[in-house]
Amino acid sequence: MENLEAEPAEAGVILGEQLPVARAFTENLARRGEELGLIGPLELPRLWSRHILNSALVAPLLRPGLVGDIGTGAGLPGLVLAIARPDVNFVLIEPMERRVAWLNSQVDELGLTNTTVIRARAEEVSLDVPLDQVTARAVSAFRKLLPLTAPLLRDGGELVLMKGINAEAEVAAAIKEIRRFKVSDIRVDVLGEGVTSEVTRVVRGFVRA
Ligand SMILES: C[S@@+](CC[C@H](N)C(=O)[O-])C[C@H]1O[C@@H](n2cnc3c(N)ncnc32)[C@H](O)[C@@H]1O
Repeated sequence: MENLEAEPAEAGVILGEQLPVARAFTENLARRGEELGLIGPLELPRLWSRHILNSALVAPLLRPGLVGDIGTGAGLPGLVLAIARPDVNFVLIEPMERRVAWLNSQVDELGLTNTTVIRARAEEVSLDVPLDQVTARAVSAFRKLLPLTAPLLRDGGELVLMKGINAEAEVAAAIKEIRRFKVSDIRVDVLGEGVTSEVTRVVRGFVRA
């Protein structure tokens, strides 16, 4: 763990009283993530800033209700958000068995009572109730992500999709899909400016059934 990035000063500002839980998760991921194929060796020196805090920046956009995270992988952003927002219920949807086992082990170990993990591809998952909001990070281009996420939302539910510097271009390339899934009020928000060096972008929009 000597390569693990020191906890940035802004971690407390972003995670508040949930910081000790986030710290435990970060240390678990640093200790076991490479061996389990969850993160590459180059990620340890930037685990806090690029991954944990970057994910946690989305937390203030969530509302009490049911949030689904598609393709959670090592826990990003879904598990970090479940830590940051104990007042919100989460379903983490991930098809890979080893990643699902990791996510379940962390839900147990961290004592998260607001989180369910489902092993499935988003396009095949069957949910008992539709989602109020859906998140995803590094799963696919916005154009391809819309058919995986929009059908899981209730009427009026919200997309909160983490994207890189090309977020606006990805939205522009998805005109057909935006129309098909009746997405309105699309906008790109930049999160973390003035708080952390690793700002993030989210594409937001509401879906009509
Ligand atoms: C590049 S990883 C990103 C993981 C994590 N979201 C992150 O930001 O580090 C993409 C993840 O999406 C999952 N995935 C790929 N296709 C998917 C699908 N159709 N439905 C749900 N998850 C999918 C993969 O198994 C993988 O864990």
